[in-house]
Amino acid sequence: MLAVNKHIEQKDFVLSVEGLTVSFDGFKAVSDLSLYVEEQEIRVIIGPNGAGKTTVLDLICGRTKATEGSIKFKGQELTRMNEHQIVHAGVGRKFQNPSIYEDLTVFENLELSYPKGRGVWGALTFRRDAAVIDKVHEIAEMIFLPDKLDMPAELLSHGQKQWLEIGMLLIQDPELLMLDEPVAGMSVAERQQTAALLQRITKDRSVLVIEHDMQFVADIADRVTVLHQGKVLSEGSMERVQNDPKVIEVYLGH
Ligand SMILES: Nc1ncnc2c1ncn2[C@@H]1O[C@H](COP(=O)(O)OP(=O)(O)OP(=O)(O)O)[C@@H](O)[C@H]1O
Repeated sequence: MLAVNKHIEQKDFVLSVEGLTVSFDGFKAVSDLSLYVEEQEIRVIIGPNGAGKTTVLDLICGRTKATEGSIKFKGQELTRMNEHQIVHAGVGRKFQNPSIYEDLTVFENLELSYPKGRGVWGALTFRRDAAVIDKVHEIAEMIFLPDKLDMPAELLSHGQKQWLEIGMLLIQDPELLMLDEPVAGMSVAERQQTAALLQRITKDRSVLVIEHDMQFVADIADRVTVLHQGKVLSEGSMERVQNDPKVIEVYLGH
């Protein structure tokens, strides 16, 4: 039994959530939730409004403290760590609205997010060495902005701002990247590009996404977890959850 657990936690799953519960004044927004994410997996969490999707991401990144349960990331217990320690452990989180520096260029936004740029001396004295410049160019290419490096971020389209923020997380090389509705407000073409982007970045990491756009979910998800009232209602391939009568009743049928 012990050997099986060890195998599950250390080899197969980058993230193991077990019995996770959070109560807000007695209301359980997340209730005895278990969730296992594999290396290189794109997992999408779907479910009706108020199902607890954002709260799950808040719990994983340490923004909200769990009432009960465990969140293991590469064997480390995240429920005992603060937000900063969780980022340092390799968990990146993108919120729904982009939080980029509007008056800085794309280059500067990426450069500021490079981990070495936040050392003891702070970003201002940070030297632009060749490794940083190379990395910024590599990420800019990946997020479809190689020609926009000198452009102030405020002039980017909404979709390009979302990509920039993903780039600002990627430059920190997280092993788990969590995205809350990354394609909201994007054009169809931008959605397709974002799907390609996510597929490419999972060569080195796992991605946990909250999304309502079912076409996008179908394009990217290895597996889908359906939440309802803080619990897992259904889980599996897109095809499986799409045809699950319980899911049709509470979510997809509406
Ligand atoms: N800090 C909080 N205090 C009290 N209640 C909260 C808090 N955070 C979330 N909730 C409640 O928990 C429930 C789950 O909210 P959550 O935002 O996680 O749902 P969601 O599935 O992400 O919904 P949506 O699709 O609308 O974003 C909601 O009823 C919400 O009002």
